Amino acid sequence: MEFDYIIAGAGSGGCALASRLADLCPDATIALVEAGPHTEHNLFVNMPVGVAAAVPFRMKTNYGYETTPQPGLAGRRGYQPRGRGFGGSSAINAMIYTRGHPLDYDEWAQLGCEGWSWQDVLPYFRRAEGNERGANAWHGADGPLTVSDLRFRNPFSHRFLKAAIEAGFTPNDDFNGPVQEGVGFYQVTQRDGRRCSVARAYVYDRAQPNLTTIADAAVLRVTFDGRRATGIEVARDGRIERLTARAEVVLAAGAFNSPQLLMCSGIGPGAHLQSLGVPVLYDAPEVGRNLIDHIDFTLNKRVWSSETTGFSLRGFAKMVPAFFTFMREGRGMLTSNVAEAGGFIKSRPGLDRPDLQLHFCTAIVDDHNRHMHWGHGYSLHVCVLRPASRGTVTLASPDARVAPVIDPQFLSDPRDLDLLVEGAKLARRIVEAPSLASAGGKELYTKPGQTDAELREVIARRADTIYHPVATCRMGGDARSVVDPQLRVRGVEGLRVVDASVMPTLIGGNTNAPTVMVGERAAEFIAAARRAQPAAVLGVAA
Ligand SMILES: Cc1cc2nc3c(=O)[nH]c(=O)nc-3n(C[C@H](O)[C@H](O)[C@H](O)COP(=O)(O)OP(=O)(O)OC[C@H]3O[C@@H](n4cnc5c(N)ncnc54)[C@H](O)[C@@H]3O)c2cc1C
Repeated sequence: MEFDYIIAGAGSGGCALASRLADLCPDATIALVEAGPHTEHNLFVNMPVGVAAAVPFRMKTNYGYETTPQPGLAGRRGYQPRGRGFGGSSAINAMIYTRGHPLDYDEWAQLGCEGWSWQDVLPYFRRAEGNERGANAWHGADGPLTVSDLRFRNPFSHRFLKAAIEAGFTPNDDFNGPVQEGVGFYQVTQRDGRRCSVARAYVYDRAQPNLTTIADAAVLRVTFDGRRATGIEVARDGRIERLTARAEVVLAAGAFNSPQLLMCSGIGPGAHLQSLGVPVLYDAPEVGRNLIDHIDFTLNKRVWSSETTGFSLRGFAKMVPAFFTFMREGRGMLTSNVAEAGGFIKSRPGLDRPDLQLHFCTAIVDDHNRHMHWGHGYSLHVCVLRPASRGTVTLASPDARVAPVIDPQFLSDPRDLDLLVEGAKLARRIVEAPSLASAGGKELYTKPGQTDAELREVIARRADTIYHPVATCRMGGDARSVVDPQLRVRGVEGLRVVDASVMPTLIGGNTNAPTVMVGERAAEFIAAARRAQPAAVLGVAA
């Protein structure tokens, strides 16, 4: 099969890119190739509260990766859920719509990513966004990615918000407006009370004749003629097939699998590739390096009230009518994303932007919900927004179907643990403020009055990712960066990377909207390159 463009991976970056490219180049054919299944009719994807079931287990729609044992986490292996299937991680994520802080993008520009300052990227956030609150200088209302207020707000999320204000934090009704700092309810990527994954936003609800979707096809490697990418090799239905790309191949397989695919294709640290018998096409030492992820600590508290989501007879009794309300009207408690509220806070005054993020979950989320509890409760997460620790992704095997080796080196830089300790203390201030304290209950793994040393110990035993790995195919203006500011892979031709892996640093917020923004921008880069090509090269009749 032959196409003009082949995009490997139908996650947040891949879906946004594929659909926009199909708009911008109506004369081009595009294939969007995905290892996992279609997710259009998957109830656990579409029903927001399904996130609680989609995240904890490895399954058809979740890779459920594990990290190497982490010395900073008392030797534990971290858990890394990643979406598999159309929508990628946006099909299993918590739907929170945030973009990070404007200064994060100005920093990208300072790092050599020309054209990626806040003023450069804001129009693409707005173009992608279909905010139900309407458009203004910060927001778009006509984009495919529907952003809405939650249709259901748990009474405990209201308690959290009141408690946070009692603890001295400022309320904020729009984390993506002029001021990021403060506490409030998150806006979510939902349409009519259902998840608006990036696949729903850009692919399922916008049929485009020049875009072909191919599900259940694992890309094994990029094929080359010399140093020019010519297509991909995929495994599907038990066979290995070749797909040809007349113009370009784009990897959009996410922060773990894009560097993996580059390495399986011979682009990566030379000695590492040789050690696995992969012929080296281009020695690119930073492929798979610079892994950055949000390290997170959770304060879990069990309460007697059954208002939160939990396992109990009263809880189950509420679920049955709630299910019918959801199916009929797209309303009610099953439209909750569980992490309904939170905020961006500073560990000390005088910082130029918040350095900690809070997620308040209306359930006991213990170990990514892998450890389930009978009864009800809530969880207050706090994460370090710009960790200093850096990790790696390397190959376990030259076969891209085998999970890569993920080593985030969490808390290897002591500054991250220091900051998480401060974050845990601020979270405690909120939990002990009257509006939450009056609900009573018992903390599961923490207790009031813990010393810093005790907090360090409990953090090492319990902290883990809050799911935002980036930077493993770092974009930059320098020769060592993996992709240039137009997302072209250095050292070869006809190959780009378009997903969270290209972010040069981790932005201070959740990463879905920024990845969609990357996809929007990439479509313009590729369309501009197409316009600049003579018709003969494109195979188009003059
Ligand atoms: C549990 C969880 C909760 C999250 N919560 C939020 C949130 O509330 N808000 C937010 O903004 N962000 C959230 N995120 C993060 C956000 O969803 C991701 O940053 C974003 O989706 C990453 O997009 P991506 O395109 O880089 O990768 P992905 O969306 O992960 O897409 C990669 C795609 O490539 C496919 N692929 C991989 N390898 C191959 C191969 N060899 N062949 C073919 N296809 C392949 C995968 O199957 C996948 O579909 C969350 C993430 C997770 C996992």
